[in-house]
Amino acid sequence: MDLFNDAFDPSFNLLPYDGRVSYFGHIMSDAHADHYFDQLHRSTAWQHDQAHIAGKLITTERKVAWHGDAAFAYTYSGTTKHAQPWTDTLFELKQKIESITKTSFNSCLLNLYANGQQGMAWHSDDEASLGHNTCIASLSLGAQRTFAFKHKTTAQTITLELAHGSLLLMQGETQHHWLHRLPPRANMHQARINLTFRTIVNHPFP
Ligand SMILES: O=C(O)CCC(=O)C(=O)O
Ligand SMILES: [Fe+2]
Repeated sequence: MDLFNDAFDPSFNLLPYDGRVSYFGHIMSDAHADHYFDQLHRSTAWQHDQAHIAGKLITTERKVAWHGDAAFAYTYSGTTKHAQPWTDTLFELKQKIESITKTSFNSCLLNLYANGQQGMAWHSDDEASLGHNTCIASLSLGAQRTFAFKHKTTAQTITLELAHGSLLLMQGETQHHWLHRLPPRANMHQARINLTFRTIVNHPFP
């Protein structure tokens, strides 16, 4: 029996149409989530992200790291990143999430939001390197934050809270029809770490 997983039904689709999003709730105890947060906070080689927005190269406040099976080159927002190898902690989390979602992943983008002023603007993870109808598993650690989806044509919006140690799965046509974002949160002084496990297709091996 899984003691942490009984409050949410992952077979429930949070999106009313054009995609599939499942919230698994907590997939680990708070003590384990604290341990993973501290470990990743301390030992990740965090760097500010860069993106080309409206023709300008900007540096984001949030910090990122990218790990994967091989030194993938991954391009988004006009900048190219090279994946670092899996660490023991990330590999352990990858295996746990693969067994829960019954899906395999070959890379992980880590985001560190130092406080509630930092977030992520509306976007879809629809780069060609992720292929068609990609599946993305998103693990949240640290501060609880709101997450939102907005349909690209109807503008319908769906929001939910992402708890410490919880898992969200986005699959099917989600990235083609819906945007998502992490809005800023007032009076939030704690940090949050998010891990998105992804599958890069047709990657050139070095
Ligand atoms: O921080 C999050 O929950 C979402 C991050 C995200 O959307 C992304 O990395 O593409
Ligand atoms: Fe995203």
